[in-house]
Amino acid sequence: MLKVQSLAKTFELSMTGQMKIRPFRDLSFEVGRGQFLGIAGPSGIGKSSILKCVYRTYLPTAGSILYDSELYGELDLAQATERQIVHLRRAEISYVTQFLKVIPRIPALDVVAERLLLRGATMEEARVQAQDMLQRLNIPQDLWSAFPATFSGGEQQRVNLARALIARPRLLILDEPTASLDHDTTLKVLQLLNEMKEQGTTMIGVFHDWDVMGRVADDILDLRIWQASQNAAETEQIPAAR
Ligand SMILES: Nc1ncnc2c1ncn2[C@@H]1O[C@H](COP(=O)(O)OP(=O)(O)OP(=O)(O)O)[C@@H](O)[C@H]1O
Repeated sequence: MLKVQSLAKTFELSMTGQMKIRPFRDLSFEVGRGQFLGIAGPSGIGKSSILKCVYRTYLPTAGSILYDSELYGELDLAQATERQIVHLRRAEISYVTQFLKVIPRIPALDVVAERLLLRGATMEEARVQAQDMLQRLNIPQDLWSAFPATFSGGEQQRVNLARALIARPRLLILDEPTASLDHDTTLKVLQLLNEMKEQGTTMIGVFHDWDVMGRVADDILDLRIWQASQNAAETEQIPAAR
């Protein structure tokens, strides 16, 4: 479903002249349909940047991201046009972070329902499903008609999740989706994610808590181990000094 080959990202910091940051290069991994790949590693190693390359918020510097899409068949997300990316995001790829970005003064219910409206649902159908999703994520009914900009961090995060999950995406990218949630709500989120996996959603994500990640991930890409093997391979290639 998702096959990443020799992926690299370099950031050039123009403010500091020639300085470059290369969080990763020659990174390869695969995720099967309905599988969850967790990405782990210390802060700054490149976890979020990998997710952003897959979602195409960042354009990779090298490598390919082969995705088996419903809209276009197999497609390299690293090479896809902006137009294709917009269509894929609308129809089948969702991305959740802990930060909610919404247009001000739109009630929570409509923020969540919007995704279904974009896919052709009627307002009534979309609102019924949005109510169901908000309920499942423990958002009290009093808040459904309030504006998410005023919500607590955890409430905003749940609206974010509701918005992504309601769309039943084919590919779901999660960056610390439970960072501000309490234990009970985290368990509800994990239950929803596991249900979606059973229905065929493929997922790739970062969780700050290994225990939480272990409850949903089928496989874990540990970037610390990957980096160590890269360094070892590079050392082997350096010819011995004579
Ligand atoms: N837009 C950007 N411009 C310049 N450098 C960036 C950019 N995005 C990320 N970086 C750098 O790339 C490296 C990897 O960042 P990234 O956010 O992917 O790490 P992370 O493993 O997700 O970290 P954390 O666990 O702290 O969120 C960092 O050194 C970061 O400063």
